[in-house]
Amino acid sequence: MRLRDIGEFGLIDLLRSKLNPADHTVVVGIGDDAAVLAYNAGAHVLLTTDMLVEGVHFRQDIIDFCSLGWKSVAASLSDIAAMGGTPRHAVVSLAIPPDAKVDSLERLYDGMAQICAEFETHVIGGDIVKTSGPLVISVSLTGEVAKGKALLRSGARPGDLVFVTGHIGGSAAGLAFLENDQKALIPADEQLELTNYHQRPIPQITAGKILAASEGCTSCNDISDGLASELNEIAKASGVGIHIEERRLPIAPSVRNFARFSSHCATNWALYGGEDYQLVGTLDPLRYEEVADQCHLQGIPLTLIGRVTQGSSVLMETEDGYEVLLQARGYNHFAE
Ligand SMILES: Nc1ncnc2c1ncn2[C@@H]1O[C@H](COP(=O)(O)OP(=O)(O)O)[C@@H](O)[C@H]1O
Ligand SMILES: Cc1ncc(C[n+]2csc(CCOP(=O)(O)OP(=O)(O)O)c2C)c(N)n1
Ligand SMILES: [Mg+2]
Ligand SMILES: [Mg+2]
Ligand SMILES: [Mg+2]
Repeated sequence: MRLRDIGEFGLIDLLRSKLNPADHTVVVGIGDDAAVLAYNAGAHVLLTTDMLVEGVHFRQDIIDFCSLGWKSVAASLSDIAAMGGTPRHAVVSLAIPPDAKVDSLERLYDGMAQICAEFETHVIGGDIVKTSGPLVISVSLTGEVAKGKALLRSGARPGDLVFVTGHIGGSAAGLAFLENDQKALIPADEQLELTNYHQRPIPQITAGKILAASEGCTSCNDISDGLASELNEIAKASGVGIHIEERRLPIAPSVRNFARFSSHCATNWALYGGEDYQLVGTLDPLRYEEVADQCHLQGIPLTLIGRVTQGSSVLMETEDGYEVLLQARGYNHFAE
């Protein structure tokens, strides 16, 4: 089947058939000018959008379409997680080059349906255009959070502890592995782990909800551009400094192993790589134990990497005892 055989509306019907049925809050779903949603009166609605562009965010030789669908939605889910919210509904816009395969777009939507099922989220609309440029995927997502409970970047106070969920540096390691070293002599299970870190990131929705309910989380951000960049965003928004320790960074053994094998620096992947979609934030020290226990009960690692200071600098104590300034360097679309 070719795109020009089914046309824009045929494509919408086909892709729609891949989606899970809408839930009861969708009064009007796909098929009108806008979706109509009946949300709870006591909650705040979150709204976020992120775009993925071929050649910038993905290459077809590095990620399959099903994983790309997963990752496109994961990036937006991660922003809802960073706000402490529950994800609800997505709209997906595609700019499609004429030579794209219908089958590939079906796989893309299979991946979207998989992650939406996992996180009880529903695609309820979107837009499709033809383009002479690269494939573009845009995912906008709503979420809900109890009034006044959204986690912001701006509440960190000197004395708070700095935490990270899960492991970091894995996506950049996975990208390096998939780009250059697919025949690397590392164990098969570690090859799969690196591939998954890059292709199938897991948004930290559960951790975000625990943090939002805790009373003690004073700031939060998700790691899309790299830890150094996200820490600087928190420091700037909160008017504080941050001090972290390199030896505490939660870098997975598979990532350290591959860094050794490929002569890369695992710390650089963690600081500047990005796309880990873990949460970084700050906690009142009195609440840390309770939050860590709740996360661990859900199988979510929570690691303390440093503390909030006065001033405005983000500093890191290196493994060999030096103190270095962490600039807001990381993934930046227009930086050289
Ligand atoms: N084109 C735009 N118009 C308006 N706001 C934007 C635009 N692009 C990004 N933003 C906003 O700027 C902020 C930072 O964007 P971004 O760095 O992409 O956040 P994130 O890393 O969480 O996705 C967000 O609040 C985002 O909504
Ligand atoms: C082919 C390829 N090159 C490079 C990357 C790495 N990369 C691309 S965009 C990006 C940062 C995240 O994307 P962005 O659009 O900045 O997301 P946001 O911060 O808005 O959530 C990274 C690390 C990749 N995934 N694929
Ligand atoms: Mg964004
Ligand atoms: Mg974000
Ligand atoms: Mg970014």
